[in-house]
Amino acid sequence: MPFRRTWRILYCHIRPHRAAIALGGLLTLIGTLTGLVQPMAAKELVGRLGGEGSITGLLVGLTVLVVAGTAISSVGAYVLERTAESVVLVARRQLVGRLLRLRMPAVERVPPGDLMSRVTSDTTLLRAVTTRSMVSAATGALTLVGAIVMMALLDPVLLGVTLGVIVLIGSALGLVLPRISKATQQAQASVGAISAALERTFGAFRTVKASGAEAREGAVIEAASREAWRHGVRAAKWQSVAMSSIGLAVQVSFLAVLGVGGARVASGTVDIATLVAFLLYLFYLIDPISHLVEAASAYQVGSAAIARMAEAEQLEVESTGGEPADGEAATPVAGPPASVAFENVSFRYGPELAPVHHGVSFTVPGGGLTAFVGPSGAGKTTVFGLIERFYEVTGGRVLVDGEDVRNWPLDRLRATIGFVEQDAPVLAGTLRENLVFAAPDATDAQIAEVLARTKLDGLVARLPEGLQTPVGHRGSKLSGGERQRVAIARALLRRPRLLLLDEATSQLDAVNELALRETVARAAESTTVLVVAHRLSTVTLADRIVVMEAGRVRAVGTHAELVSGDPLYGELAATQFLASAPESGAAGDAGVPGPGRAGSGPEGDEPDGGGPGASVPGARAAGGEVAAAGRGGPAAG
Ligand SMILES: Nc1ncnc2c1ncn2[C@@H]1O[C@H](COP(=O)(O)OP(=O)(O)OP(=O)(O)O)[C@@H](O)[C@H]1O
Repeated sequence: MPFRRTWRILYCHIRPHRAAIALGGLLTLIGTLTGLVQPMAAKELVGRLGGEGSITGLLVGLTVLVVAGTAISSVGAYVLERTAESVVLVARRQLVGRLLRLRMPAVERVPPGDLMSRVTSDTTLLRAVTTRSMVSAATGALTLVGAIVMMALLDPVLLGVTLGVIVLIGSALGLVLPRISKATQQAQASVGAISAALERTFGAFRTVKASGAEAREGAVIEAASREAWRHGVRAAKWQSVAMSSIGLAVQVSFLAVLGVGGARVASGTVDIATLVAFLLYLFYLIDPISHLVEAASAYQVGSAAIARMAEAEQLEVESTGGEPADGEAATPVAGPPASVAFENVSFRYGPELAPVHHGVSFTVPGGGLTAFVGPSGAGKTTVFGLIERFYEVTGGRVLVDGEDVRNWPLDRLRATIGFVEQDAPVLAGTLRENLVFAAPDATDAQIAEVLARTKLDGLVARLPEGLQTPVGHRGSKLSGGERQRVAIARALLRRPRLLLLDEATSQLDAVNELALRETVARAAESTTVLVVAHRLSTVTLADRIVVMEAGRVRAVGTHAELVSGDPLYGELAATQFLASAPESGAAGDAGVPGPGRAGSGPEGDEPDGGGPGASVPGARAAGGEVAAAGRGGPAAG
């Protein structure tokens, strides 16, 4: 990253803490300046040693100087370290604030573990560069100038010798410093890779174990760890070269000054006390020069971290749409069921990817249950992603309550919707925490009511700690059916005007299936429910079914209408829907027609009345076929 840009970002981090840094810097400077006087006091002491006068006063003075200098330096160091921690805190806060607003495509591009390491590990590297190294650079430069002035006063010739050696060795440093930055950036990237690999492993720990993949996952993490080690060692190597060059510069200068100075003492040009004081200053130089080099190398490390943080900050965030968000999520407001419409929507997940929706159109009036069905990959879940505005359409419009979702304030749009995703819809924490996740202000009475509606009251009564029982990471202590109902209960507590339910594809036992069916039916009485349906018991409940195939709507109608009127639907009903009765078809792709049939059915159907949905023939004759598929005829909830 260019030097000026790094500086600008650095300055932004430092600006709020200017006063504290100035105070810490001042104390450090005073502490350092007391050190600067010490060689002069030592010279005086050496000069008086052979003489008559008492040296007690001078000794006491020197002691006070040393103690006070040390105390002031420590307070200065504390102030700076404290400020550095604050810089890290603010940087983390800013970065997290931004990451939480990332758009879905950005999160899908960068592994979550890598994002995590930018928040945890990279921000930590800011600590050194923002305060200590800046102050070190400033005090180092000042004391260096001070020491050089003192040395010039003592003997300009010896100073010339010293500077000659230091400049020679110092210029070699210029070659070393950029290598520190490069190695650090690579090491941090490897740390990001370790986090990403860990996240992948522990995120699917059961699968890793069941697949016997521990050793292979371990090898991936080991490879990333070794990379981090390799680059870390390389950075350490260049850092040690940088630091030892200071020692070398001072040692060589010492020998040169001793030689030249010895000759000058012998010739009587300078006295021995002056040479001693000069040599003390020479050693005194080690500190400011080390500080300067440390600061330069910390800057290289910090700039590597800043580059990685800046990368994360450049990922696209969601535009709030409508009016600006105030940072607090909008509180859900109960209201009438919302309507939804897709108008000729086309969509692709990325510019390089194939389109997923090709002109999808349908209308869902407020209230009732609408099921989306179709072969795997038809684009059903994508419909939900577009309604929630996780992704932006590439063409056409998505309307909620007749208003383009892009014109809705994003937080209000999402406060209107309850969303139950297909996989792992339960987070860690207690059951209660999970239930009130989307509605933190929910009362106990509301929770009890929703538990009854989702038939979870029995489960809560059975659990040892009731609502306070921890559910495990991603709800691992609950059954699949319970997990899904907890997720529905959570969504319902939000009192949504629109409920999006992406049904689990897994088979449920009869109890859970019945509970789910009743929950969905009851929800549809008070809100608009859209469900990506995989089970017969759900589609038979639906007021309307949207059949999707290869990114298009091919038919809309009721189960009874479609089962005989749409061949694809007929096949899905017979072979693909999950049903609990033994004679029903098992889940699978068998018999599901391929995308070659795309476009063969009516598109842009109006679901109720006049639209092409009405053209689906063979309406009520379907009941028998449904019964043959294992369930009763269409039920009305
Ligand atoms: N985040 C994503 N990035 C890129 N492509 C995606 C993403 N999500 C889905 N897709 C692709 O978009 C297509 C439609 O996916 P979608 O999840 O909407 O299908 P679906 O009909 O819900 O399928 P299923 O019934 O199997 O859940 C698929 O081909 C899928 O591979």
